[in-house]
Amino acid sequence: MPLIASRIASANSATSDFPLNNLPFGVISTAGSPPRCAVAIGDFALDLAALEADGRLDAGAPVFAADRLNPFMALGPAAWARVREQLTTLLAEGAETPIDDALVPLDAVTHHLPFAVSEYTDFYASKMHASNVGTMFRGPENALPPNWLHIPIGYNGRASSVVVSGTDIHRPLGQRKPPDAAAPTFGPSLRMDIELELGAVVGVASPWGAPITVEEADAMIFGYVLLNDWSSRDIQAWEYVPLGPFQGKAFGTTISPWVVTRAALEPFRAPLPPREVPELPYLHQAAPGLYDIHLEVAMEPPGADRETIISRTNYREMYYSSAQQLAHHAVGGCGMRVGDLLGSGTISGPTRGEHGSLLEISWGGKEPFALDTGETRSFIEDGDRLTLRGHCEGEGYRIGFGEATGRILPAVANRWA
Ligand SMILES: O=C(O)/C=C/C(=O)CC(=O)CC(=O)O
Ligand SMILES: [Ca+2]
Ligand SMILES: [Mg+2]
Repeated sequence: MPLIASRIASANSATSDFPLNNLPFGVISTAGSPPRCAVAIGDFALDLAALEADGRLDAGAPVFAADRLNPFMALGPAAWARVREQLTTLLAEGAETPIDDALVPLDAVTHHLPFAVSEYTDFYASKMHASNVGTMFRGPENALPPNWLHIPIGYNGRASSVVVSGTDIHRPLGQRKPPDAAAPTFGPSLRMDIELELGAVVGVASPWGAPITVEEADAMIFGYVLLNDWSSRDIQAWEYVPLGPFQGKAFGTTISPWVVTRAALEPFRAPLPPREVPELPYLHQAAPGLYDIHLEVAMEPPGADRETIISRTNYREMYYSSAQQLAHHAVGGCGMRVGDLLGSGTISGPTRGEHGSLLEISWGGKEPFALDTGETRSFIEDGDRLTLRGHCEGEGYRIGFGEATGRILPAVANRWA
């Protein structure tokens, strides 16, 4: 599909994240006015509440003056399609309905969490990442757990600590115990890490007690965001047996401000890799379950005038799709809600420059990597900024995700020191 030309000139640039083909939804505010729903177009945010107020946009019910996308998502796929169609018409090249009053330059907006996160679940679906972490945590003979090729492994995370891009995060306090220490100690995490992930946003609820098929699950997904599942590797390594990550991943998860819709991603669907063992029927997905999304991670130390790209990979690297994960999530009767967020799991490609965590890039801290400033890193130091970016490459346009960025601040005071 080619670029759809827009009346907004900046949206027609081949390097804009937000051409008319994209139309990602978010929540913005400007000086003196409250948060409301918007779409990104070129270098602007288009204020949907302003358009809705006088009937230039109609979702079927008034939803866009809200400070979150949940009411709009809850209207369901027919309303999503109808709004996408209306916006495509309003923003097309040559369209004449006045919209200038609703356009705000992106550099003048404050981003808010785009939706109220009902619950947050995180998966473990890159074979390369799982093998690398397994090797480091449990030894090469246990690289991949015996269930990994059969179950999309996940754990229940914390919705309360999901924050929007640009929010700085304090290094967590917690327990850690190096293998050779006699007893655990308490203090700021010493092995702070990122996880490069894609977050699927559920826009249609499924009732408690009712399993769903993979096809039904796919249709329930409203869109996707970039997701950084900040991780404290020393806290995680000590706490995770036998119930999995807890405090090591509960202090902050950053998502990008714009939800890129499933509709915008449709031309970029990519096949799942061949199954390595027979798959149970409830997990089978006939349609291409992944997307061809180029991803990168940038690191910028404090006081530096430039960032270093420390990893480049692609969402095609995954073994399980979000639809398979969602179907697995619900199969025992777990109800899913509008605003549920599903982390894909860390996305790692085969080589060191394609890994989605510092744990892998520095191989457990044993092989520090260099930044363009001349400094080296194994894990994150205070003041470092980490930024995730992603886009699909179309013919003369891209479907961009914007970025998910955050800085790690020093830990809060340790009142037990
Ligand atoms: O193998 C383990 O013990 C834990 C691995 C993780 O870091 C969990 C996680 O967040 C999975 C992921 O993002 O892929
Ligand atoms: Ca994770
Ligand atoms: Mg987290």
